[in-house]
Amino acid sequence: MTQPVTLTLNAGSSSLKFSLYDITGAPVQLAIGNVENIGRQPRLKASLGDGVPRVERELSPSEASDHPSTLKTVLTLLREHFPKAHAAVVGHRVVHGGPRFSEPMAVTDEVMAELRTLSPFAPIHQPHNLAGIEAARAAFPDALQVACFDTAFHRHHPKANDVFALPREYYDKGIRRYGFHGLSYEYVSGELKRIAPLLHAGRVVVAHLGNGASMCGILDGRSVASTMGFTALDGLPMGTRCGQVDPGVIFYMVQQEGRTIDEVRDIFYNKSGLLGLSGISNDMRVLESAGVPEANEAVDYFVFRIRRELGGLAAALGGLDALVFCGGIGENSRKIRRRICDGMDWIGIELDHDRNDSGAQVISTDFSRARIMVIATNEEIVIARAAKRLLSEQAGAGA
Ligand SMILES: Nc1ncnc2c1ncn2[C@@H]1O[C@H](COP(=O)(O)OP(=O)(O)O)[C@@H](O)[C@H]1O
Ligand SMILES: CC(=O)OP(=O)(O)O
Ligand SMILES: [Mg+2]
Repeated sequence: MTQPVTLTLNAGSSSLKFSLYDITGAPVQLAIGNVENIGRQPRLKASLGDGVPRVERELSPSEASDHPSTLKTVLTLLREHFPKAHAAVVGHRVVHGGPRFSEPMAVTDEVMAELRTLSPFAPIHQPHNLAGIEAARAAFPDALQVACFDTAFHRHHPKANDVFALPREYYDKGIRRYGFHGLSYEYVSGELKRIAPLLHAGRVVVAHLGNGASMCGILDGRSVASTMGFTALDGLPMGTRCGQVDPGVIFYMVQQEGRTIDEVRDIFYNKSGLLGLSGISNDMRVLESAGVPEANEAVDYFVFRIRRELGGLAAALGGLDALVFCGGIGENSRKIRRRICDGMDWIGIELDHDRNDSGAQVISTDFSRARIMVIATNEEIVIARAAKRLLSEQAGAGA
């Protein structure tokens, strides 16, 4: 007998996250894993079901030289451990959905063609997302492929946060403030609704601090404002991305330094942020323990921008009822959380240092006016639920 499953794929710039859910009923996670550092020093981490020891090992260059070979390796591993699984649907994280896609979509040739036109606006994500879809179509020709968009959660935010002050024609051409990390915000907001419905109904700032980093102001579960814009470059400094810069810098690099636009793009996406400022690493763990002024400066700037954006987002929401941390840094670095929160009592948050250090979910004091929380994000389950929903809808339509 076969077991109907959803496979989810979340292809990042240098990583491939995957999961497998049994979808006989509500999705139940069977496996979850990640290949980091594809093409350089690839490393696989995976949990492959109850009673199976967690896998954590280096992959050989041939096993993960690029995204297609990594996907092949992952599929072989999953087939070995779940021989009865039948992928009825594959759900994909797609970073850019442009102006049209505001909810998960079944992938057709026409949808793929439109998504390809958005690749220049998410150059370190979208091509990998789409390559994942192509590879999954080839591997599972009978499965439904579903694209879930990082931009969708923000698509109905207020017009004032959707525009740039450019000539009007650019808005019509799709030059808008899309916002990203929407699958993560959807998950965190949903969890908040489950754990603390009154807070969910209020004014919430979620700080998704990972290799990519952004913050979102959410009112009653709906995105009001976010720090990312037309691309996932804007807002906070990130592992290798610059975050907000004066666009005049681009003119300087092109006109004064004679750089090509491709070189400027490479600097902004791959050589800036924590890596660029420190000259050492894009990894917060390395910078926290480096103990040299350049690393400290990079971390100082990261914290400074988050505090500044927290003030801005609280203003956009008209106050603050909860601040929620998620993402690799937000979930794991108590030092960064402490540096963000200390001295922000004026905005209504007071961190409890013992709770922060102990890994508790609520890390504010009992006297803090706004609550501070840590919620481990889970983009995979958001994708799996959407994939299952679309599969059921298609089955219903076909019945
Ligand atoms: N214990 C930790 N302390 C500080 N930073 C951490 C810790 N664990 C993970 N990180 C940071 O989290 C980042 C990855 O976050 P993640 O959300 O997984 O990234 P991605 O954007 O690739 O999904 C790493 O670059 C690392 O800097
Ligand atoms: C949109 C984005 O920045 O994604 P990630 O954090 O996966 O790089
Ligand atoms: Mg991420």
